[in-house]
Amino acid sequence: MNLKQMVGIEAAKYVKDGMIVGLGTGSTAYYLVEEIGRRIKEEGLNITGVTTSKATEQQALNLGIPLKSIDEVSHVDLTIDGADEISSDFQGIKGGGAALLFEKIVASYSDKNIWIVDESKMVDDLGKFPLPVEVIPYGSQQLLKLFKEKNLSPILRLNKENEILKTDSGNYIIDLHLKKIDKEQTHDLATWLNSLAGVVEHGLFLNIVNLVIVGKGTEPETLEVSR
Ligand SMILES: O=C(CO)[C@H](O)[C@H](O)COP(=O)(O)O
Repeated sequence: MNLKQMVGIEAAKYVKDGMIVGLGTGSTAYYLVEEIGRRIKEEGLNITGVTTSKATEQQALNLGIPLKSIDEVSHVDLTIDGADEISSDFQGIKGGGAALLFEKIVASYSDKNIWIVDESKMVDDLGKFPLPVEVIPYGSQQLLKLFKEKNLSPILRLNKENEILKTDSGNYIIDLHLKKIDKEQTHDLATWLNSLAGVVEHGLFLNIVNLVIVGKGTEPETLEVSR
């Protein structure tokens, strides 16, 4: 079993009958969704899923997981998702899979958030992983220019066909290659990005996670985050 599978299966244990569960996106969340599908089929688990991307929606539908959209549910009990980086103070970068917008919306309306990662994602400071910023196409060249002027090393994300990548909402992603985000500056950076016209969302997920399940060795490690 690989580390992503290990944490996906471990996290699925937190899913209980009757819950409304946010289903994350990416290669780690994939295993969580598979395990929930297995439990529905083999154990009669009864849940409603809220997906965070078209890819996860398709996977969940194939597995027969009952789904509702975020606008059809009264609340979300628990969301389980992957992450690209988690700092020593449990802030995160997400959006490597371009699903940050829906992921942040679902996470924001969740009573509890669990992140599942292999140990390579645990870092001291954020920023080695490029910070994704989702922007609407209109004005995106101006944002690229602004980010360049601010020395934030922006790169417009392309897909495998070398075309501009479009998110599930038809937006673009600009990745900021920052190398390191000082802990004291993380909140200011998030506030500044939120203030820019044309920025829809950014990949800084601050003060969101409640539990981190880390895959290492033969056993997952569970880290409770006190907020
Ligand atoms: O934020 C995400 C998608 O937008 C993913 O959760 C993140 O990129 C981690 O993905 P993976 O588990 O494949 O490493």
